[in-house]
Amino acid sequence: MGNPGDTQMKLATGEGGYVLEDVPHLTDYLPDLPSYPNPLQDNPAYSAVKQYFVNDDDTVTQKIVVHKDSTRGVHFRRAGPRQRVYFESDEVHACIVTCGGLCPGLNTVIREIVCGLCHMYGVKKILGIDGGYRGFYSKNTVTLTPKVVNDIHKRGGTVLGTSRGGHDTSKIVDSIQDRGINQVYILGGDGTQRGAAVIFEEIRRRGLKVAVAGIPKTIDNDIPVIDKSFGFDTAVEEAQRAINAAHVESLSIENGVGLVKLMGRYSGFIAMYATLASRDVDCCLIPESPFYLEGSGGLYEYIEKRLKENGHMVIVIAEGAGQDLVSESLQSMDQQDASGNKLLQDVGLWISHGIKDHFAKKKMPINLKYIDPTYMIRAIPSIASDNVYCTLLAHSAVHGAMAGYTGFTVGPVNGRHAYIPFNRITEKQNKVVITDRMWARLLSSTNQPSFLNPKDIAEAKEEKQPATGLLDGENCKDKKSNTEEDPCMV
Ligand SMILES: Nc1ncnc2c1ncn2[C@@H]1O[C@H](COP(=O)(O)OP(=O)(O)OP(=O)(O)O)[C@@H](O)[C@H]1O
Ligand SMILES: O=P(O)(O)OC[C@H]1O[C@](O)(CO)[C@@H](O)[C@@H]1O
Ligand SMILES: [Mg+2]
Repeated sequence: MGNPGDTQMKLATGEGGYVLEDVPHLTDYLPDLPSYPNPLQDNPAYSAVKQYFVNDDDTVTQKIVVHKDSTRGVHFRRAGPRQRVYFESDEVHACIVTCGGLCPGLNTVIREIVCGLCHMYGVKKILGIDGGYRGFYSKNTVTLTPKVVNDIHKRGGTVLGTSRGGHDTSKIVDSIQDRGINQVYILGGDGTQRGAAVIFEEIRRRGLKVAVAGIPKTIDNDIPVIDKSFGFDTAVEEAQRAINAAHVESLSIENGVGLVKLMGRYSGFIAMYATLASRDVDCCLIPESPFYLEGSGGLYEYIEKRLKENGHMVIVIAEGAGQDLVSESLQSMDQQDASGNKLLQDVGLWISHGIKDHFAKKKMPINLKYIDPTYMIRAIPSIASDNVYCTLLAHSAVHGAMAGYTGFTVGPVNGRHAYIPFNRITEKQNKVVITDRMWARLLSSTNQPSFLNPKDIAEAKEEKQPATGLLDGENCKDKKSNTEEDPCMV
Protein backbone atom coordinates (compact mmCIF):
# COMPACT_ATOMS: atom_id res chain seq x y z
CA MET A 1 0.00 0.00 0.00
CA GLY A 2 1.22 3.45 -0.83
CA ASN A 3 2.37 6.31 1.26
CA PRO A 4 0.61 9.46 0.09
CA GLY A 5 2.57 11.49 2.65
CA ASP A 6 5.42 11.43 0.11
CA THR A 7 3.39 13.51 -2.38
CA GLN A 8 4.85 16.98 -2.97
CA MET A 9 2.59 19.74 -1.69
CA LYS A 10 1.46 22.44 -4.11
CA LEU A 11 2.12 25.59 -2.11
CA ALA A 12 1.73 29.28 -2.91
CA THR A 13 2.64 32.11 -0.58
CA GLY A 14 1.45 35.69 -0.29
CA GLU A 15 1.76 38.74 1.89
CA GLY A 16 1.44 38.62 5.66
CA GLY A 17 2.36 34.96 5.96
CA TYR A 18 -0.45 33.83 3.61
CA VAL A 19 0.01 30.21 2.51
CA LEU A 20 -2.23 28.41 0.00
CA GLU A 21 -2.05 24.63 0.34
CA ASP A 22 -3.41 24.03 -3.13
CA VAL A 23 -4.71 20.93 -4.85
CA PRO A 24 -3.45 19.60 -8.19
CA HIS A 25 -5.09 20.51 -11.50
CA LEU A 26 -5.16 18.41 -14.67
CA THR A 27 -3.29 21.18 -16.48
CA ASP A 28 -0.33 20.72 -14.08
CA TYR A 29 0.64 17.71 -16.18
CA LEU A 30 -1.56 18.19 -19.29
CA PRO A 31 -0.85 21.89 -20.01
CA ASP A 32 -2.63 21.98 -23.37
CA LEU A 33 -6.04 20.81 -22.18
CA PRO A 34 -8.83 22.92 -23.67
CA SER A 35 -11.46 24.50 -21.40
CA TYR A 36 -15.14 25.25 -22.07
CA PRO A 37 -17.78 27.63 -20.69
CA ASN A 38 -19.56 26.14 -17.68
CA PRO A 39 -22.95 24.79 -18.87
CA LEU A 40 -24.46 25.96 -15.57
CA GLN A 41 -24.70 29.47 -16.95
CA ASP A 42 -27.51 28.28 -19.25
CA ASN A 43 -29.26 26.27 -16.53
CA PRO A 44 -32.59 27.93 -15.63
CA ALA A 45 -32.32 26.90 -11.95
CA TYR A 46 -28.86 28.40 -11.48
CA SER A 47 -28.74 31.22 -14.00
CA ALA A 48 -30.48 33.66 -11.63
CA VAL A 49 -27.90 33.16 -8.86
CA LYS A 50 -25.92 36.33 -8.32
CA GLN A 51 -22.19 35.71 -8.58
CA TYR A 52 -22.79 32.00 -8.96
CA PHE A 53 -19.28 31.21 -10.07
CA VAL A 54 -16.50 31.11 -7.55
CA ASN A 55 -13.66 33.49 -8.20
CA ASP A 56 -10.59 31.43 -9.07
CA ASP A 57 -8.56 33.25 -6.42
CA ASP A 58 -11.00 32.63 -3.55
CA THR A 59 -9.50 30.70 -0.67
CA VAL A 60 -10.73 29.59 2.74
CA THR A 61 -8.69 30.24 5.86
CA GLN A 62 -7.92 27.37 8.21
CA LYS A 63 -7.74 29.57 11.26
CA ILE A 64 -10.48 32.01 12.10
CA VAL A 65 -9.47 32.98 15.62
CA VAL A 66 -6.63 35.44 15.18
CA HIS A 67 -4.72 38.06 17.08
CA LYS A 68 -3.66 41.54 16.07
CA ASP A 69 -0.21 40.31 15.08
CA SER A 70 -1.17 36.87 13.71
CA THR A 71 0.12 35.85 10.33
CA ARG A 72 -2.55 35.04 7.75
CA GLY A 73 -1.62 31.36 7.82
CA VAL A 74 -2.82 28.34 5.88
CA HIS A 75 -5.62 28.58 3.30
CA PHE A 76 -7.36 26.09 1.03
CA ARG A 77 -8.88 26.62 -2.39
CA ARG A 78 -12.57 27.47 -2.13
CA ALA A 79 -14.91 24.83 -3.55
CA GLY A 80 -17.66 25.62 -6.02
CA PRO A 81 -18.49 26.03 -9.72
CA ARG A 82 -15.96 27.76 -12.01
CA GLN A 83 -16.59 29.89 -15.11
CA ARG A 84 -14.68 27.40 -17.20
CA VAL A 85 -14.68 23.61 -17.08
CA TYR A 86 -12.22 21.09 -18.47
CA PHE A 87 -14.71 18.43 -19.53
CA GLU A 88 -17.48 18.59 -22.12
CA SER A 89 -20.71 17.06 -20.82
CA ASP A 90 -20.86 14.18 -23.28
CA GLU A 91 -17.18 13.42 -22.75
CA VAL A 92 -17.54 12.67 -19.02
CA HIS A 93 -17.52 9.07 -17.90
CA ALA A 94 -17.69 9.11 -14.10
CA CYS A 95 -17.53 6.36 -11.50
CA ILE A 96 -18.33 6.24 -7.79
CA VAL A 97 -16.91 3.84 -5.19
CA THR A 98 -17.58 3.48 -1.45
CA CYS A 99 -15.00 1.86 0.89
CA GLY A 100 -14.50 1.15 4.61
CA GLY A 101 -17.20 0.94 7.28
CA LEU A 102 -20.76 2.15 6.80
CA CYS A 103 -21.86 5.66 7.68
CA PRO A 104 -25.29 7.31 7.49
CA GLY A 105 -25.44 9.50 4.39
CA LEU A 106 -23.37 7.38 1.98
CA ASN A 107 -26.41 6.84 -0.23
CA THR A 108 -27.24 10.54 -0.15
CA VAL A 109 -23.75 11.44 -1.37
CA ILE A 110 -24.02 8.83 -4.16
CA ARG A 111 -27.45 10.18 -5.13
CA GLU A 112 -26.28 13.78 -5.21
CA ILE A 113 -23.13 13.05 -7.22
CA VAL A 114 -25.30 11.34 -9.83
CA CYS A 115 -28.02 14.03 -9.82
CA GLY A 116 -25.46 16.86 -9.63
CA LEU A 117 -23.49 15.53 -12.60
CA CYS A 118 -26.63 14.91 -14.61
CA HIS A 119 -28.76 17.95 -13.75
CA MET A 120 -26.03 20.58 -13.47
CA TYR A 121 -23.60 19.37 -16.11
CA GLY A 122 -25.67 17.14 -18.43
CA VAL A 123 -23.48 14.09 -17.76
CA LYS A 124 -25.04 10.81 -18.88
CA LYS A 125 -22.39 8.15 -18.21
CA ILE A 126 -21.97 7.28 -14.50
CA LEU A 127 -20.89 3.88 -13.16
CA GLY A 128 -21.13 2.53 -9.63
CA ILE A 129 -18.22 0.27 -8.63
CA ASP A 130 -19.48 -2.71 -6.69
CA GLY A 131 -18.01 -3.56 -3.27
CA GLY A 132 -15.21 -1.06 -2.59
CA TYR A 133 -11.79 -0.73 -4.24
CA ARG A 134 -11.51 -4.40 -5.09
CA GLY A 135 -14.70 -4.01 -7.17
CA PHE A 136 -12.60 -2.16 -9.76
CA TYR A 137 -10.95 -5.39 -10.78
CA SER A 138 -13.02 -8.22 -9.40
CA LYS A 139 -16.66 -7.24 -9.59
CA ASN A 140 -19.35 -5.90 -11.87
CA THR A 141 -20.40 -2.29 -12.16
CA VAL A 142 -23.87 -0.76 -12.06
CA THR A 143 -25.14 2.02 -14.28
CA LEU A 144 -26.27 4.99 -12.20
CA THR A 145 -28.92 7.43 -13.39
CA PRO A 146 -31.08 9.92 -11.44
CA LYS A 147 -33.93 7.42 -11.77
CA VAL A 148 -31.89 4.53 -10.33
CA VAL A 149 -30.73 6.59 -7.32
CA ASN A 150 -33.96 8.51 -6.78
CA ASP A 151 -34.95 6.93 -3.44
CA ILE A 152 -31.65 5.63 -2.10
CA HIS A 153 -31.13 8.43 0.43
CA LYS A 154 -34.01 6.95 2.44
CA ARG A 155 -32.01 3.76 3.03
CA GLY A 156 -29.07 3.06 5.30
CA GLY A 157 -25.79 1.56 4.08
CA THR A 158 -24.44 1.99 0.58
CA VAL A 159 -26.23 0.70 -2.51
CA LEU A 160 -22.81 0.10 -4.04
CA GLY A 161 -21.55 -2.16 -1.25
CA THR A 162 -18.22 -1.65 0.51
CA SER A 163 -15.17 -3.59 1.70
CA ARG A 164 -11.96 -3.39 3.67
CA GLY A 165 -8.55 -4.60 2.45
CA GLY A 166 -7.64 -5.17 -1.20
CA HIS A 167 -5.99 -2.22 -2.91
CA ASP A 168 -3.95 -3.01 -5.99
CA THR A 169 -3.22 0.45 -7.34
CA SER A 170 -2.09 -0.55 -10.81
CA LYS A 171 -4.98 -2.93 -11.32
CA ILE A 172 -7.40 -0.19 -10.22
CA VAL A 173 -5.87 2.34 -12.61
CA ASP A 174 -5.79 -0.27 -15.40
CA SER A 175 -9.52 -0.76 -14.84
CA ILE A 176 -10.14 3.02 -14.89
CA GLN A 177 -8.13 3.32 -18.11
CA ASP A 178 -9.70 0.25 -19.78
CA ARG A 179 -13.24 1.43 -19.06
CA GLY A 180 -12.50 4.97 -20.30
CA ILE A 181 -13.43 6.50 -16.94
CA ASN A 182 -12.30 10.13 -16.55
CA GLN A 183 -13.83 11.21 -13.22
CA VAL A 184 -13.43 9.04 -10.10
CA TYR A 185 -15.44 9.87 -6.96
CA ILE A 186 -14.15 8.02 -3.90
CA LEU A 187 -16.11 7.92 -0.63
CA GLY A 188 -14.38 6.61 2.46
CA GLY A 189 -12.35 7.17 5.61
CA ASP A 190 -8.65 7.68 6.22
CA GLY A 191 -7.64 4.36 4.61
CA THR A 192 -9.78 5.08 1.57
CA GLN A 193 -8.33 8.57 1.14
CA ARG A 194 -4.81 7.10 1.35
CA GLY A 195 -5.87 4.74 -1.40
CA ALA A 196 -7.30 7.65 -3.42
CA ALA A 197 -4.01 9.53 -3.08
CA VAL A 198 -1.99 6.67 -4.58
CA ILE A 199 -4.55 6.17 -7.36
CA PHE A 200 -4.19 9.86 -8.20
CA GLU A 201 -0.38 9.57 -8.21
CA GLU A 202 -0.52 6.61 -10.60
CA ILE A 203 -2.99 8.43 -12.88
CA ARG A 204 -0.70 11.47 -12.96
CA ARG A 205 2.32 9.24 -13.64
CA ARG A 206 0.50 7.74 -16.63
CA GLY A 207 -0.53 11.24 -17.80
CA LEU A 208 -4.25 10.41 -17.95
CA LYS A 209 -7.02 12.99 -18.16
CA VAL A 210 -8.79 11.59 -15.11
CA ALA A 211 -9.95 13.72 -12.15
CA VAL A 212 -9.85 12.01 -8.73
CA ALA A 213 -12.12 13.47 -6.03
CA GLY A 214 -12.33 12.16 -2.47
CA ILE A 215 -15.32 12.62 -0.19
CA PRO A 216 -14.25 12.00 3.41
CA LYS A 217 -16.39 9.60 5.45
CA THR A 218 -16.07 8.54 9.04
CA ILE A 219 -18.69 7.97 11.67
CA ASP A 220 -16.04 8.57 14.33
CA ASN A 221 -15.59 12.19 13.19
CA ASP A 222 -11.82 11.80 13.42
CA ILE A 223 -10.87 13.36 10.05
CA PRO A 224 -8.84 16.54 10.58
CA VAL A 225 -9.15 19.94 8.88
CA ILE A 226 -12.87 19.60 8.03
CA ASP A 227 -15.46 20.93 10.47
CA LYS A 228 -17.34 17.68 10.89
CA SER A 229 -17.87 14.47 8.96
CA PHE A 230 -21.23 13.54 7.48
CA GLY A 231 -23.33 11.01 9.40
CA PHE A 232 -21.87 12.03 12.74
CA ASP A 233 -24.97 13.98 13.81
CA THR A 234 -27.19 11.09 12.73
CA ALA A 235 -25.13 8.65 14.81
CA VAL A 236 -25.22 10.91 17.88
CA GLU A 237 -28.99 11.30 17.47
CA GLU A 238 -29.53 7.54 17.20
CA ALA A 239 -27.28 6.93 20.22
CA GLN A 240 -29.81 8.90 22.29
CA ARG A 241 -32.31 6.08 21.90
CA ALA A 242 -29.90 3.58 23.44
CA ILE A 243 -28.99 5.96 26.26
CA ASN A 244 -32.68 6.65 26.96
CA ALA A 245 -33.35 2.92 27.13
CA ALA A 246 -30.41 2.45 29.51
CA HIS A 247 -31.73 5.28 31.66
CA VAL A 248 -35.28 3.90 31.80
CA GLU A 249 -34.01 0.41 32.63
CA SER A 250 -31.68 1.64 35.35
CA LEU A 251 -34.38 3.85 36.90
CA SER A 252 -36.83 0.99 37.19
CA ILE A 253 -34.76 -1.38 39.32
CA GLU A 254 -32.84 -1.18 42.55
CA ASN A 255 -29.23 -0.16 42.05
CA GLY A 256 -29.77 -0.17 38.30
CA VAL A 257 -26.71 0.40 36.10
CA GLY A 258 -27.35 1.07 32.38
CA LEU A 259 -24.24 0.54 30.26
CA VAL A 260 -24.11 1.64 26.59
CA LYS A 261 -21.21 0.91 24.22
CA LEU A 262 -20.81 3.28 21.27
CA MET A 263 -18.47 3.36 18.27
CA GLY A 264 -15.17 5.16 18.44
CA ARG A 265 -12.05 3.17 17.73
CA TYR A 266 -9.46 5.84 18.52
CA SER A 267 -11.64 8.93 19.09
CA GLY A 268 -14.47 9.34 21.57
CA PHE A 269 -16.46 12.07 19.80
CA ILE A 270 -19.66 10.02 19.42
CA ALA A 271 -19.61 9.03 23.11
CA MET A 272 -18.77 12.58 24.21
CA TYR A 273 -21.47 14.29 22.11
CA ALA A 274 -24.09 11.63 22.89
CA THR A 275 -23.35 12.08 26.60
CA LEU A 276 -23.46 15.87 26.45
CA ALA A 277 -26.72 15.79 24.52
CA SER A 278 -28.45 13.30 26.81
CA ARG A 279 -27.79 14.71 30.31
CA ASP A 280 -28.81 11.32 31.75
CA VAL A 281 -25.27 9.94 31.66
CA ASP A 282 -23.25 9.71 34.87
CA CYS A 283 -19.98 8.55 33.35
CA CYS A 284 -18.48 8.66 29.84
CA LEU A 285 -15.35 6.65 29.06
CA ILE A 286 -13.38 7.36 25.88
CA PRO A 287 -10.07 6.17 24.39
CA GLU A 288 -8.37 9.53 24.99
CA SER A 289 -9.02 9.53 28.72
CA PRO A 290 -7.36 6.66 30.57
CA PHE A 291 -9.24 5.34 33.59
CA TYR A 292 -8.79 2.72 36.27
CA LEU A 293 -11.20 0.48 38.08
CA GLU A 294 -10.06 -0.30 41.62
CA GLY A 295 -9.18 1.89 44.57
CA SER A 296 -9.59 5.49 45.50
CA GLY A 297 -10.76 7.69 42.59
CA GLY A 298 -11.44 4.60 40.43
CA LEU A 299 -14.55 3.65 38.45
CA TYR A 300 -15.90 1.10 40.97
CA GLU A 301 -15.71 3.60 43.81
CA TYR A 302 -17.58 6.16 41.68
CA ILE A 303 -20.30 3.66 40.74
CA GLU A 304 -20.84 2.80 44.41
CA LYS A 305 -21.07 6.48 45.30
CA ARG A 306 -23.60 7.22 42.54
CA LEU A 307 -25.76 4.23 43.43
CA LYS A 308 -25.78 5.23 47.10
CA GLU A 309 -26.72 8.82 46.15
CA ASN A 310 -29.20 8.16 43.32
CA GLY A 311 -30.07 4.46 43.28
CA HIS A 312 -29.26 4.22 39.55
CA MET A 313 -26.70 5.33 36.98
CA VAL A 314 -25.88 5.33 33.25
CA ILE A 315 -22.40 4.70 31.80
CA VAL A 316 -21.44 5.34 28.17
CA ILE A 317 -18.27 3.69 26.92
CA ALA A 318 -16.60 4.15 23.53
CA GLU A 319 -15.39 0.89 21.98
CA GLY A 320 -11.75 2.02 22.07
CA ALA A 321 -11.78 3.05 25.74
CA GLY A 322 -9.75 1.07 28.27
CA GLN A 323 -8.24 -1.26 25.65
CA ASP A 324 -4.99 -1.39 27.63
CA LEU A 325 -6.92 -2.71 30.66
CA VAL A 326 -8.78 -5.30 28.57
CA SER A 327 -5.62 -6.58 26.85
CA GLU A 328 -3.82 -6.76 30.20
CA SER A 329 -6.58 -8.79 31.80
CA LEU A 330 -7.31 -11.06 28.83
CA GLN A 331 -3.66 -11.29 27.74
CA SER A 332 -4.95 -11.11 24.18
CA MET A 333 -2.88 -11.01 21.01
CA ASP A 334 -3.08 -8.01 18.69
CA GLN A 335 -5.35 -8.79 15.75
CA GLN A 336 -6.05 -6.75 12.63
CA ASP A 337 -8.86 -6.49 10.07
CA ALA A 338 -8.31 -6.82 6.30
CA SER A 339 -7.24 -3.14 6.05
CA GLY A 340 -4.72 -3.44 8.90
CA ASN A 341 -6.92 -1.66 11.47
CA LYS A 342 -6.52 -3.02 15.00
CA LEU A 343 -9.37 -5.31 16.01
CA LEU A 344 -10.56 -4.31 19.45
CA GLN A 345 -11.66 -6.48 22.36
CA ASP A 346 -15.28 -5.95 23.43
CA VAL A 347 -14.73 -3.50 26.26
CA GLY A 348 -18.48 -3.32 26.95
CA LEU A 349 -18.85 -7.01 27.81
CA TRP A 350 -15.56 -7.02 29.64
CA ILE A 351 -16.46 -4.08 31.86
CA SER A 352 -19.99 -5.44 32.48
CA HIS A 353 -18.45 -8.60 33.92
CA GLY A 354 -15.91 -6.56 35.89
CA ILE A 355 -18.59 -4.37 37.49
CA LYS A 356 -20.86 -7.34 38.28
CA ASP A 357 -18.01 -9.35 39.83
CA HIS A 358 -16.82 -6.40 41.87
CA PHE A 359 -20.22 -5.72 43.46
CA ALA A 360 -20.95 -9.44 43.94
CA LYS A 361 -17.73 -9.72 45.92
CA LYS A 362 -18.73 -6.65 47.95
CA LYS A 363 -22.15 -8.25 48.53
CA MET A 364 -23.81 -5.11 47.18
CA PRO A 365 -26.57 -6.24 44.77
CA ILE A 366 -26.69 -4.30 41.52
CA ASN A 367 -28.75 -4.75 38.31
CA LEU A 368 -26.66 -4.07 35.23
CA LYS A 369 -28.22 -3.87 31.76
CA TYR A 370 -25.77 -3.77 28.88
CA ILE A 371 -26.90 -2.23 25.57
CA ASP A 372 -24.68 -2.48 22.50
CA PRO A 373 -26.17 -0.38 19.66
CA THR A 374 -22.81 -0.29 17.80
CA TYR A 375 -24.04 -1.05 14.29
CA MET A 376 -27.52 0.40 14.85
CA ILE A 377 -26.15 3.94 14.98
CA ARG A 378 -24.38 3.68 11.64
CA ALA A 379 -26.65 1.41 9.58
CA ILE A 380 -29.51 3.92 9.44
CA PRO A 381 -30.43 6.58 6.87
CA SER A 382 -29.08 10.05 7.58
CA ILE A 383 -31.15 12.71 9.31
CA ALA A 384 -32.30 15.84 7.45
CA SER A 385 -29.33 18.03 8.37
CA ASP A 386 -26.85 15.35 7.28
CA ASN A 387 -28.76 14.96 3.99
CA VAL A 388 -28.29 18.65 3.22
CA TYR A 389 -24.63 18.44 4.21
CA CYS A 390 -24.14 15.36 1.97
CA THR A 391 -25.70 17.26 -0.95
CA LEU A 392 -23.24 20.12 -0.56
CA LEU A 393 -20.28 17.72 -0.31
CA ALA A 394 -21.37 15.90 -3.47
CA HIS A 395 -21.90 19.12 -5.41
CA SER A 396 -18.56 20.56 -4.28
CA ALA A 397 -16.83 17.39 -5.50
CA VAL A 398 -18.63 17.51 -8.85
CA HIS A 399 -17.82 21.22 -9.41
CA GLY A 400 -14.16 20.53 -8.55
CA ALA A 401 -13.78 17.59 -10.93
CA MET A 402 -15.59 19.43 -13.76
CA ALA A 403 -13.26 22.40 -13.23
CA GLY A 404 -10.26 20.11 -13.72
CA TYR A 405 -9.11 19.88 -10.11
CA THR A 406 -7.87 16.45 -9.10
CA GLY A 407 -6.16 14.69 -6.20
CA PHE A 408 -8.35 16.55 -3.74
CA THR A 409 -10.79 15.85 -0.99
CA VAL A 410 -13.65 18.14 -0.15
CA GLY A 411 -15.21 19.43 3.04
CA PRO A 412 -16.24 22.47 5.06
CA VAL A 413 -13.46 24.43 6.75
CA ASN A 414 -14.93 26.98 9.14
CA GLY A 415 -18.26 26.69 7.35
CA ARG A 416 -16.97 27.18 3.79
CA HIS A 417 -16.42 24.23 1.48
CA ALA A 418 -12.84 23.84 0.31
CA TYR A 419 -10.63 21.56 -1.80
CA ILE A 420 -8.05 20.00 0.50
CA PRO A 421 -4.93 18.02 -0.49
CA PHE A 422 -5.23 14.32 0.45
CA ASN A 423 -2.20 14.31 2.71
CA ARG A 424 -3.69 17.03 4.93
CA ILE A 425 -6.54 14.76 5.93
CA THR A 426 -4.63 11.48 6.15
CA GLU A 427 -1.55 12.63 8.09
CA LYS A 428 -3.44 13.32 11.30
CA GLN A 429 -6.39 12.05 13.23
CA ASN A 430 -8.79 14.11 15.30
CA LYS A 431 -8.98 13.21 18.96
CA VAL A 432 -10.94 14.54 21.88
CA VAL A 433 -8.54 16.80 23.75
CA ILE A 434 -9.10 16.14 27.41
CA THR A 435 -7.52 19.43 28.43
CA ASP A 436 -10.03 21.38 26.31
CA ARG A 437 -13.22 22.99 27.50
CA MET A 438 -15.51 20.51 25.77
CA TRP A 439 -14.24 17.64 27.89
CA ALA A 440 -14.42 19.88 30.97
CA ARG A 441 -18.07 20.58 30.09
CA LEU A 442 -18.67 16.87 29.93
CA LEU A 443 -16.96 16.23 33.28
CA SER A 444 -19.03 18.97 34.83
CA SER A 445 -22.26 17.56 33.36
CA THR A 446 -21.64 13.97 34.50
CA ASN A 447 -19.76 14.75 37.73
CA GLN A 448 -17.52 11.76 37.02
CA PRO A 449 -13.91 11.71 38.24
CA SER A 450 -11.32 12.79 35.69
CA PHE A 451 -9.27 9.67 36.60
CA LEU A 452 -6.22 11.90 36.23
CA ASN A 453 -3.57 12.76 38.78
CA PRO A 454 -1.69 16.08 38.57
CA LYS A 455 1.16 14.39 36.64
CA ASP A 456 -1.30 13.06 34.00
CA ILE A 457 -2.84 16.54 33.65
CA ALA A 458 0.58 18.13 33.12
CA GLU A 459 1.38 15.48 30.48
CA ALA A 460 -2.00 15.90 28.76
CA LYS A 461 -1.48 19.66 28.58
CA GLU A 462 1.93 19.11 27.02
CA GLU A 463 0.36 16.85 24.39
CA LYS A 464 -2.27 19.47 23.53
CA GLN A 465 -3.28 19.24 19.93
CA PRO A 466 -4.50 21.48 17.06
CA ALA A 467 -8.21 22.48 16.20
CA THR A 468 -11.18 21.79 13.98
CA GLY A 469 -14.27 23.90 13.83
CA LEU A 470 -16.28 21.28 15.75
CA LEU A 471 -14.74 21.91 19.11
CA ASP A 472 -13.31 24.63 21.23
CA GLY A 473 -9.69 23.78 21.00
CA GLU A 474 -7.53 22.39 18.31
CA ASN A 475 -7.86 18.66 18.36
CA CYS A 476 -5.95 17.03 15.55
CA LYS A 477 -3.36 14.63 16.75
CA ASP A 478 -0.38 14.42 14.47
CA LYS A 479 0.30 10.69 14.43
CA LYS A 480 3.96 11.23 13.70
CA SER A 481 5.05 14.02 15.97
CA ASN A 482 2.23 15.19 18.27
CA THR A 483 3.18 18.71 17.21
CA GLU A 484 1.39 21.50 18.93
CA GLU A 485 -0.24 24.38 17.08
CA ASP A 486 -1.88 27.43 18.58
CA PRO A 487 -4.98 26.56 20.56
CA CYS A 488 -8.12 28.60 19.93
CA MET A 489 -10.57 28.57 22.77
CA VAL A 490 -14.17 29.77 22.94
N1 LIG B 1 -2.41 2.89 3.28
C1 LIG B 1 -3.24 2.58 2.29
N2 LIG B 1 -2.86 2.72 0.99
C2 LIG B 1 -3.70 2.42 -0.03
N3 LIG B 1 -4.96 1.96 0.17
C3 LIG B 1 -5.41 1.80 1.41
C4 LIG B 1 -4.59 2.09 2.55
N4 LIG B 1 -5.31 1.82 3.67
C5 LIG B 1 -6.52 1.40 3.26
N5 LIG B 1 -6.58 1.38 1.90
C6 LIG B 1 -7.74 1.00 1.07
O1 LIG B 1 -8.89 1.71 1.58
C7 LIG B 1 -9.95 0.81 1.86
C8 LIG B 1 -10.67 1.24 3.10
O2 LIG B 1 -9.77 1.34 4.19
P1 LIG B 1 -10.25 1.02 5.69
O3 LIG B 1 -10.85 -0.34 5.74
O4 LIG B 1 -9.12 1.32 6.59
O5 LIG B 1 -11.48 2.00 5.93
P2 LIG B 1 -11.51 3.58 6.01
O6 LIG B 1 -11.56 4.16 4.66
O7 LIG B 1 -10.40 4.07 6.88
O8 LIG B 1 -12.94 3.80 6.68
P3 LIG B 1 -13.36 3.66 8.22
O9 LIG B 1 -13.83 5.02 8.60
O10 LIG B 1 -14.45 2.67 8.24
O11 LIG B 1 -12.15 3.22 8.98
C9 LIG B 1 -9.33 -0.55 2.01
O12 LIG B 1 -10.24 -1.52 1.51
C10 LIG B 1 -8.07 -0.47 1.14
O13 LIG B 1 -8.40 -0.88 -0.17
O1 LIG C 1 -16.85 -3.71 12.16
P1 LIG C 1 -16.36 -2.87 11.03
O2 LIG C 1 -17.30 -2.80 9.89
O3 LIG C 1 -14.97 -3.21 10.62
O4 LIG C 1 -16.30 -1.37 11.55
C1 LIG C 1 -15.97 -1.01 12.85
C2 LIG C 1 -15.15 0.23 12.89
O5 LIG C 1 -15.44 1.22 11.95
C3 LIG C 1 -15.52 2.49 12.56
O6 LIG C 1 -16.84 2.86 12.59
C4 LIG C 1 -14.82 3.58 11.78
O7 LIG C 1 -13.47 3.41 11.71
C5 LIG C 1 -14.95 2.28 13.98
O8 LIG C 1 -15.48 3.11 14.98
C6 LIG C 1 -15.25 0.85 14.23
O9 LIG C 1 -14.31 0.26 15.09
MG1 LIG D 1 -10.21 4.16 9.03
